[in-house]
Amino acid sequence: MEQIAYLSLGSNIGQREHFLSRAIEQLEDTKKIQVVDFSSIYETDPVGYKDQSNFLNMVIEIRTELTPEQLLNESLMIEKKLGRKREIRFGPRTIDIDVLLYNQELIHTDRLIVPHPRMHERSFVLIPLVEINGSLYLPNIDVSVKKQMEIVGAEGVRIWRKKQSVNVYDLFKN
Ligand SMILES: Nc1ncnc2c1ncn2[C@@H]1O[C@H](COP(=O)(O)OP(=O)(O)OP(=O)(O)O)[C@@H](O)[C@H]1O
Ligand SMILES: Nc1nc2c(c(=O)[nH]1)N=C(CO)CN2
Repeated sequence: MEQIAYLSLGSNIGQREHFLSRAIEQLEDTKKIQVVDFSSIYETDPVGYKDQSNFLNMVIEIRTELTPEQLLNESLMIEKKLGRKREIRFGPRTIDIDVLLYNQELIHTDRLIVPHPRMHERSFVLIPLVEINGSLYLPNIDVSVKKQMEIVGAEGVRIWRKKQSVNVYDLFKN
């Protein structure tokens, strides 16, 4: 059966847009994943570990027949393919793919927590997520993403490339 999930993408090393578009391509090439919607791209100040370059962040909506754990595995594999090295926690990365939401499920295993446990504190996640679907609900904290975005605010998040077409790859054209 098809499920709906939301993924956050982030990059702050090298050709940041290239890594976002490659990650989307790789996700679309994965059997049982279809990208069905996406946000604009935002440039965002680093959160957590501050001594690093600005990020580009965006959120995508997918339909998938993968289980949450399989989706995490695919995401980790794509991160690896795109040269992600795990060095500093919250530190620089070519590409980071986080599972934000999987339907309205609450998941808590050794390897996977969904909704993502820090997403509700992060403007760089909430703003693009609201752009796709403001009526989404965060079942872990009992609030809509729109309400939560209003609480957290928009500091450090600036539009970089505005979504202007239904083709995700148009975002990456000059
Ligand atoms: N919802 C989730 N999405 C992605 N990874 C998760 C999630 N919940 C738990 N994890 C685990 O977190 C591990 C480390 O993830 P990662 O290195 O991307 O963290 P990070 O990007 O530095 O920090 P953050 O998770 O705050 O973005 C992953 O290997 C995965 O097992
Ligand atoms: N602006 C921004 N800051 C971050 C990001 C990110 O994607 N964007 N990811 C992190 C991962 O732990 C830590 N800090």
